[in-house]
Amino acid sequence: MDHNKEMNQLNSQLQDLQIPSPIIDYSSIRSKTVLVSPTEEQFELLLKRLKDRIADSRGETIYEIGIGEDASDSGLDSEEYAASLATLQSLASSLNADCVELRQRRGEKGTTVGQYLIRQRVDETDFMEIRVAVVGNVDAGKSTLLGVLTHGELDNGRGYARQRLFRHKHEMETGRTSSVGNDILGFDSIGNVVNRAEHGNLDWVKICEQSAKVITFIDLAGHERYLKTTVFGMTGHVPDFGMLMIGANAGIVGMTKEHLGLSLALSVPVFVVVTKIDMCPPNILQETLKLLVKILKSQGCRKVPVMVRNHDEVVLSATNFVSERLCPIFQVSNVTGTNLDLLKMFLNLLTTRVTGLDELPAEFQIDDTYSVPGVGTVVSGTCLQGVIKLNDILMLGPDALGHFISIPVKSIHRKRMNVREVRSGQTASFALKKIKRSQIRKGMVLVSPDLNPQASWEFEGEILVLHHPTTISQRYQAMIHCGSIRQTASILTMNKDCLRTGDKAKVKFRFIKHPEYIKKGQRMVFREGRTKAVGNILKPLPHTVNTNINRTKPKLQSRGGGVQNQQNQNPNVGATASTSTANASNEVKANLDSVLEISMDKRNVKNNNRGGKRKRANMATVNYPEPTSTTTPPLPAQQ
Ligand SMILES: Nc1nc2c(ncn2[C@@H]2O[C@H](COP(=O)(O)OP(=O)(O)OP(=O)(O)O)[C@@H](O)[C@H]2O)c(=O)[nH]1
Repeated sequence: MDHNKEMNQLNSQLQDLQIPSPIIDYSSIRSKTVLVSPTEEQFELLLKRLKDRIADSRGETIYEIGIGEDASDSGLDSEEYAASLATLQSLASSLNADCVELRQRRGEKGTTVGQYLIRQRVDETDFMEIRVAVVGNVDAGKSTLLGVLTHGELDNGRGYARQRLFRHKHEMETGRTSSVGNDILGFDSIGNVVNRAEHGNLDWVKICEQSAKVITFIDLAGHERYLKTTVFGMTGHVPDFGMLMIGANAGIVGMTKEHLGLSLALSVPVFVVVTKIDMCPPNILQETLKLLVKILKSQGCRKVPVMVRNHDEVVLSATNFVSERLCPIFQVSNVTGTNLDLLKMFLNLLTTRVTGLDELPAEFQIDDTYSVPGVGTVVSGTCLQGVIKLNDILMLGPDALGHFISIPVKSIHRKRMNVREVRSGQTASFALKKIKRSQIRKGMVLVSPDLNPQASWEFEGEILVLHHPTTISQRYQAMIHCGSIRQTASILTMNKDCLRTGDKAKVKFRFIKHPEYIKKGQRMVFREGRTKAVGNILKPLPHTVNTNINRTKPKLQSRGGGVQNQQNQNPNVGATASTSTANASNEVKANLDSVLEISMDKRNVKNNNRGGKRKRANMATVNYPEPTSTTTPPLPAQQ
């Protein structure tokens, strides 16, 4: 056995024993020419590093040829470049990955450097998952763009493409999006779109089977009337990124700033898509772009806007988009198709922001419940941490008394596809046995018993008031959006007498209906009508009386139970939520400040009476519903 194999074996034995493996010395593979003709030892090291990089970003990485440690001395001549590319391809195929050129550019003295996407081929039941929340004002073209991207057919400018996406009858009638809708766009391991509509319909299972990466668009409502739904989508569906849509003609109007502010408050990196450039006079388009850049650069936003006009700029912006500061801007037409290829390429290169949480005990947030004929009760949501496998026993709760019950996971669907497990950052639906749908509500969680889950009636939070017409004082009540939790809470105490627009304060809240499973560091939005505050949970408050975990008899709150009087609640239930999640408070503050400035801008949105009550989609014929949303935990720090 050669030296390398021995080392590898030793390292894997150490890993089995959970002893950290020795630090690997990569100094021999740092030169820009290492790929030209690597020794066997160098090849093994290159392979190890590439494998780690792919694992770190959940299945893919971008590799640069012709750049060594000394960045000032970059570029290879044509022979060296060809040899390096051959080595890279051989490394990729050893890892069952594809190697696709993204761009090449000239280095010093006619030399070349290049960037390649190395993406692992996955089996049929696996795929990377990226969630993109689609926001923007009414008529910005959100549903149309999603129709065009996912069905591969251009729009006619009169609502043709969006027809496929509307799920509820009244949306068909009014042409407004009122519910949170999901649409998927699959890319294979070489970056081709796999969506193929048959008779206008998409087969999700087929898309997922053929995809190495699936982008899930969370299509959120544009109208102010549906702001509650939009906030729920942004907090509850745990989006990796936000796509802010702006109609070139209309410009930055209505809810555009509100939605941008929401993304900032929740630390969701945003890219902008300006639509309808086919019908916009050049001077109006320039005005829209100028104002957009000004807002993005403003003290409130502190973003770095980047116009994306060609493939090189796509690669540059996608590879740097991990930083929340960068804000790529695309100018597209859904009618002529201009620049849609750039947008698709960008979407193909987005990588998940949730990594490294698979090792933690499982935590799954429920964002919707369904009753599926022949299957029973189904819950959908997002796995925030850990891995959940078929037949795992999880704790479901909290019920009205703060109790959790143990329940087995009988089957798992990802994007309507039967799978055996779901990992952190992925959405899924679970079939649950021996429980009625009415016993489960949005905002509940399914967590590993190792977490010993506790519910809280009260918590301390830090908030920044973005807008309030007068003053907020004790006993003020408003809706808390925190992940998939959506419940009215009242202010018990605060460290100021009263709060006005722009004030920041530490506040003690109490939920009015039932205790919730919350964690330190979670982002939240506190709103009532036009009153808005954003902030984060500082401390779920412990209770003095024990929280019995009822492991046998489900006693969960009835869905039909109306709002109970606060005094009637048992306050002695609930306790400190478990471990905190990483969330830099400075970053929160910076974002709160930025939102303040944006959202204080006066909006001019007319409220109309169109639309109606949201109706539940008829699930009778579907296998499993696709998850809509989940609790918004603080998004993990950028990698
Ligand atoms: N000419 C032109 N028309 C477009 C383009 N994109 C969308 N439209 C049209 O603009 C109208 C509004 O588009 P929608 O997709 O419904 O807008 P939306 O943002 O989803 O609106 P809400 O669902 O109400 O939030 C439709 O009639 C589309 O056909 C475009 O790029 N060019």
